[in-house]
Amino acid sequence: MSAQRLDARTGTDPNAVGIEIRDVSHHYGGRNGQGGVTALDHITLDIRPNEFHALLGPSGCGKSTLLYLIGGFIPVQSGVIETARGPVTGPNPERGIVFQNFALFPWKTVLQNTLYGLEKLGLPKKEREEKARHFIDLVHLSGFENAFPSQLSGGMQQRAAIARTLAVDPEILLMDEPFGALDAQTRRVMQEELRSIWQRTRKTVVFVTHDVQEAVFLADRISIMSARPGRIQHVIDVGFNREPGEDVVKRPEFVEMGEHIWGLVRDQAIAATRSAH
Ligand SMILES: Nc1ncnc2c1ncn2[C@@H]1O[C@H](COP(=O)(O)OP(=O)(O)OP(=O)(O)O)[C@@H](O)[C@H]1O
Repeated sequence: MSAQRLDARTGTDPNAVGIEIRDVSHHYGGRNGQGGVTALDHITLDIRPNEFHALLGPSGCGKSTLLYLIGGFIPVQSGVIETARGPVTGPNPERGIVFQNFALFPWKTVLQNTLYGLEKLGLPKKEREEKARHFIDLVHLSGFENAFPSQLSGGMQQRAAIARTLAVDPEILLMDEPFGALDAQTRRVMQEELRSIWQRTRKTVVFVTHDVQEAVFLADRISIMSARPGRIQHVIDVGFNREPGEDVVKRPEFVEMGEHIWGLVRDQAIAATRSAH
């Protein structure tokens, strides 16, 4: 996961893998095909290796369901999700996830939280600590190694959660509205930091959001989902390069892209607010 592992010519992570999603539908509840909720309806999508891909859609359209299916946290009912390791049949260290509510162990310090996954990998103690400290540094939490989550702000807790997930070196990073619980300013700072972490690690990222600006700011490509039952309506290439440190939100292309995408999601957002879920 460290920057040294990036391919010198392409600046990409040669170990990153893509995700093939083929004709995936998902239904919650009901009996004998009757009742319940159809969350996803025939989703087909290719997530490319090394790309930052946003799933954008209104509340309840099935974004989290799709992410949890990719993560292997809920079983695939119909269709196939496949990575280089084969079909997804359950959770695997290949795929790390960051949740909205940080999901840190409250009784463990930042260092202990970051060490948690590494202990399971069976690395020698010295190597585990070095790795954990490397990722704590990467998310700018050096000096807070011995702090407990309750002693940290929301943004810091989410940085710790990102360090913990990155430390086990997943090939795919799944993020479920990770900044949704943060105030607007912290959110903006975290978006900038995440983009910069991604530029240094070049993992394949799937990032769930219902925020158009966030998707345009972070992603290389954006899949726009319809209101429930979720379908992929458009896949948009954001298509502009960002210079490190550049305040991209001021660029005319950024504003135009945001307006274009809002035009595509607006009707779905209205439909979602009118349907009970
Ligand atoms: N465990 C569950 N049991 C029954 N229905 C569920 C379950 N999880 C999700 N749903 C329903 O499936 C639909 C899709 O939910 P999901 O959380 O995937 O959407 P989402 O796009 O991530 O929403 P949000 O942006 O509000 O988090 C919703 O109507 C939701 O109520």
